[in-house]
Amino acid sequence: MIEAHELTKRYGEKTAVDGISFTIAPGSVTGFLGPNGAGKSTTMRMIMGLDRPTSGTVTVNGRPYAEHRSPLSEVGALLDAKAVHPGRSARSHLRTMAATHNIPSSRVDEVIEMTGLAAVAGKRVGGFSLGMGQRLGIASAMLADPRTLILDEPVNGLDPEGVQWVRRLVRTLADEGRTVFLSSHLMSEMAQTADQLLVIGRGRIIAAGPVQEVIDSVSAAAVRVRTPRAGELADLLQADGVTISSPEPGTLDLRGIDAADVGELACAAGIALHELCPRSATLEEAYMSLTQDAVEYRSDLAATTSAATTSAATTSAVPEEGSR
Ligand SMILES: Nc1ncnc2c1ncn2[C@@H]1O[C@H](COP(=O)(O)OP(=O)(O)OP(=O)(O)O)[C@@H](O)[C@H]1O
Repeated sequence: MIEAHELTKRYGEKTAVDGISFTIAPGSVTGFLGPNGAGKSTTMRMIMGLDRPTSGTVTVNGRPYAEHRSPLSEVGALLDAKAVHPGRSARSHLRTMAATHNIPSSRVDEVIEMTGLAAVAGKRVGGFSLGMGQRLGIASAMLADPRTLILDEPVNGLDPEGVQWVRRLVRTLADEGRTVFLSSHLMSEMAQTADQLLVIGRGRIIAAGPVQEVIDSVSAAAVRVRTPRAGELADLLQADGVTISSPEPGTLDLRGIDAADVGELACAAGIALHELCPRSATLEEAYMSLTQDAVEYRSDLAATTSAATTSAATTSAVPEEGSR
């Protein structure tokens, strides 16, 4: 269990984390989301005692990290997969960690097996791919068999098999009753992996709760209909106060009515439907809508587009001039 109360971190003028309070419960996977610079890594570092809060508190299993007698068996973290001496092998890195924390060396072999590193455990970490480094980071986090796991971007650099493995691993760990707190920028991955979400922006909590509840809180469910008589159906539904958009000819997205009522209405009017499908918003759609005011580092698509348009216009002007 991780509990934060009015947790705040300032770096000079910059408030990275702004008085947030939350509880990350055991037995489930909680996804930590937020735009670049939202304060996720800072929060994770404070949980791990690597950064001191400016004010407020954060505890893991009831105590601040530094006050645990055996912190590694309370909480394991993957915060920076590159923080391993490049000249060491994976096995020697894990053995050193085990020796300094009274962990039997048999556990090193266990986590090497568990993370699929057996074939490369004797190789220098400096030569590891990003994905192998991530696996080693996860092996280190799990070495002391902790009750709580904090994983910052665990699937970063992993191949599809590795991504699936992390998904299964965190599910198993949560099902065993552990607390799993992980961040990722991959929304589709988070939607498949997390049970609960904590979404922050500019250091503040924007949304928290079960994944589907967070999605539903921002975007009402829609119904998609395909029919050759879309115009007539739209006229009928509009009269009923339904919100209608048409992503393409012959297709309507409806809000404010459920699929059964659309079917009944169409049937009564003799309008054939080729598709009638209830459609929940995706986590990505909900996330974009939730964080639109909290994005600090926005890509300027409009500027890129107008530059491209200008350059296309200039290019197309050349042959015209030459042809005169
Ligand atoms: N050591 C530091 N000194 C000064 N400012 C910092 C420091 N660490 C983080 N910040 C600032 O605090 C804010 C939060 O940063 P943080 O790294 O926690 O965000 P994040 O949500 O993890 O972002 P990302 O998704 O890009 O990793 C940012 O504006 C960052 O520039």
